[in-house]
Amino acid sequence: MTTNTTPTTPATPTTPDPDTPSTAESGTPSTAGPGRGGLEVRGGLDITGLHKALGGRTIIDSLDMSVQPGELVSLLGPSGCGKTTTLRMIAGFLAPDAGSIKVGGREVVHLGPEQRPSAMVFQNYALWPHMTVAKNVAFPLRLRKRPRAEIAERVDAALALVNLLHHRDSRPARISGGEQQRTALARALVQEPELLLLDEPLSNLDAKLRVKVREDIREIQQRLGITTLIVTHDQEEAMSMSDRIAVMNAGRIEQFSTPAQLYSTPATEFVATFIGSLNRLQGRLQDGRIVPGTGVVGIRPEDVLFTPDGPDAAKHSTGGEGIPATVHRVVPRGHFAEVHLTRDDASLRSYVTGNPPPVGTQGHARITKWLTFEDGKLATTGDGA
Ligand SMILES: Nc1ncnc2c1ncn2[C@@H]1O[C@H](COP(=O)(O)OP(=O)(O)OP(=O)(O)O)[C@@H](O)[C@H]1O
Repeated sequence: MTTNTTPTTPATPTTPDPDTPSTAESGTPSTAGPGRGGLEVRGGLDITGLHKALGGRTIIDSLDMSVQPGELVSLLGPSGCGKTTTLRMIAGFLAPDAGSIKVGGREVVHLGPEQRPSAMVFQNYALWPHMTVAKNVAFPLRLRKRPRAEIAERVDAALALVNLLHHRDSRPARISGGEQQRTALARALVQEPELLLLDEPLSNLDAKLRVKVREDIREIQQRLGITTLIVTHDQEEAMSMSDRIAVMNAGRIEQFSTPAQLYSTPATEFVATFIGSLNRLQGRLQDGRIVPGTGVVGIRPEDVLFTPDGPDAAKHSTGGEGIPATVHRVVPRGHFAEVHLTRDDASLRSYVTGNPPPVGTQGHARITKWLTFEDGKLATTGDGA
């Protein structure tokens, strides 16, 4: 664990420069000497009773959360739910009104960002345009007045980690968005933090690069065993990278579980609709049909099996009679198609692999698995087996 040697230098550079970023990385000066081969698993993060009001409104409401050492957790939720506010409080850029934040068992809530054993990667990377990649990465160590030889060694180790040694002398404007992202990551990792904080780290990258960079981040995070918290509003990103996901809604955590649990057993209707796709039907399920009722039935599109009527029906039959429905629309989605089925004014989406039935096909939809909700909370799960 890192012992804090509090820097006297400010976290933000004092040189006046209109082009310089307004934010600065935070982090704790490491007591580790030069030549340290990498990071070992450090302490976890424990948040209790975190509360914050802004502009007279409660933004974060009694938030409790624990991240285990070496775990990667995503804070996932819609725009404005309080993800960034939470992350900024953990990093030390914003003071909570109440609550405790412990990193590696040590209370940090009264410490400034530069005194905390955490490092943050900002959404816009906040790189210095007039500095080379290596100088950007060296910056937090120079602020802490680490010896020159140690800085050189640690910068090269961090750049090697993110595969950027060949760009050490390039300026940010000359490298790609993905490489800028990796520079920002190296600048955080060079501080050898106990806790790595990333704010929407992939949002400035195009779709293809996102997939590559998220795999890179996950690989590095697992190799180093570094406790990591990522803020994102992208459920696919959170599902693919995280050990666990904290789904936030209006300043509270609705559910904190593994990606698989969130998908199969969402605690609330909000989580069920936010994670993955869901057919949401008012009423209740009776003998494979939706009948009027007070609750809500939620069905994943892959759990709706459509069988066209006609002479081939027996061949395609999925068993049971199901709900009569007509193919209204077919949306190709690569290796499967999203088939929109209608019956009267109700609609259901079904995922079909192989050749989808053409628009206008009449048949029956059978529901193989479902969730029911009462007052927004999960009431039952069921399957037609
Ligand atoms: N300084 C402030 N004064 C008043 N309200 C604020 C302030 N900063 C943030 N808020 C409000 O707090 C709420 C949460 O903001 P926050 O940035 O944490 O959301 P978020 O979940 O990160 O959203 P996004 O995904 O859009 O970044 C928003 O409604 C925002 O308008």
